[in-house]
Amino acid sequence: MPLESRNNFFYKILLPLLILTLAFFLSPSSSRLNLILSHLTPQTTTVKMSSSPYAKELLIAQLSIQRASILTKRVFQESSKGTISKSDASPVTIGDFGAQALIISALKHNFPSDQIVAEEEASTLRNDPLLSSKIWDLVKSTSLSSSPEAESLLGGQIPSESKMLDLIDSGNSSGGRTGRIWTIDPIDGTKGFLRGGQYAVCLALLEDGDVKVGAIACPNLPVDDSAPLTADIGDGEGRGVIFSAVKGQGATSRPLTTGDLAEGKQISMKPITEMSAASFCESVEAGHSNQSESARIAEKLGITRPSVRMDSQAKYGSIARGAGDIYLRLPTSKTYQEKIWDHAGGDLIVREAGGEVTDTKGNRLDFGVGRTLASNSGVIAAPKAVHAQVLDVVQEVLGLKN
Ligand SMILES: Nc1ncnc2c1ncn2[C@@H]1O[C@H](COP(=O)(O)OS(=O)(=O)O)[C@@H](OP(=O)(O)O)[C@H]1O
Ligand SMILES: [Mg+2]
Ligand SMILES: [Mg+2]
Ligand SMILES: [Mg+2]
Repeated sequence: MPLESRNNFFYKILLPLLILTLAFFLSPSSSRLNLILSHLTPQTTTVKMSSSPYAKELLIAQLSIQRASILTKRVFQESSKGTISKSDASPVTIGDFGAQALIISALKHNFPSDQIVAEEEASTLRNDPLLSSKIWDLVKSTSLSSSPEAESLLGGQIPSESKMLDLIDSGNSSGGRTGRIWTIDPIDGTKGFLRGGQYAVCLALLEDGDVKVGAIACPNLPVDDSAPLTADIGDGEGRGVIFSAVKGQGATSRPLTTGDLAEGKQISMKPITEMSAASFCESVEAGHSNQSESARIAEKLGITRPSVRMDSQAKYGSIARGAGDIYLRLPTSKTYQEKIWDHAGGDLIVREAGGEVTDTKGNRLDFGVGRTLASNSGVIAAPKAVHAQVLDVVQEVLGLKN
């Protein structure tokens, strides 16, 4: 070997190898492991888990709603969404069933003894093999392709179509005030989803009736927290956000990505300095919230802008990040009971962002009485500093003052 090549071999290959080997054996065992992992499996450094309380629950919640949102976005691109009408005449699609199967699968893998209260159930699918197999195809082929580590954290693939149906049905807990209960709305605002408007994939963890973790993916909301509150629709560039919160740890937003989870940013509600400039949001469906009463309330408060009507818990996320200010949901009937999966995540996210959430009687939402908010009536969410003022006007307009 010529002298120049021999020198090259020594300085460029042998010497660095010697130094690395020495450093390896002199380092403490934990950093030695990190060194091995960082070289052999760079993906393992991509899923970060803090040591704060509920860190694992939060991570699994975020990853599972991310994966479920990828499925719903795929369904939205398809011409046939397999929409059927439920017994209450509300729509459900293959996206709702598929997203619920994926989320429950991840929860069962990580927290096998927790209970689950989820919106959908599989009885219709058991009588409709064609629809069931459509959902199975979708579920099988949806994964976080660029992050195998996340996929394995979520428990990987569901083994069979019949297991998928069983998973969908295992969201049938009756809820209650004891123990750990996850609540899932696989697509909140299904009507919004179908029309290309706002919808949300929602998950929350209750412990003894108290919301500890909330995570909401809104595939069609702008990523930009400071984008104005509008009811515009679409799922193009710059859209898709995950809101999340852990009790006592604040609320965050992050872009909804297809690979690794993006970094989160702390969010907070906007202080209202002038009520006349406040913006409020409510349901699109007039049957879900009394819109003529909310218009009278807004007028009495001096709010001059028309309400922004958007579907789903995107309303909670939007006010939590200060894009909007107030969310009003006023009962349209004495008999309808709000469902816990329509509110649990949003309730925590708004409160952790500096807001207050009560019903029209001024009581906190009680998630410990079963699958519904049976002891509540309507929802008023607003920044803490003005909540009492808003509640006062709501009660005046609804005739709830004695
Ligand atoms: N009568 C009545 N009153 C109040 N709420 C009702 C009612 N009927 C249904 N629902 C629930 O409303 C959920 C969607 O409502 P949103 O306000 O989020 O969106 S919408 O603008 O009304 O579509 C919707 O959630 P999804 O079914 O997950 O879409 C329902 O759980
Ligand atoms: Mg529904
Ligand atoms: Mg819902
Ligand atoms: Mg739903």
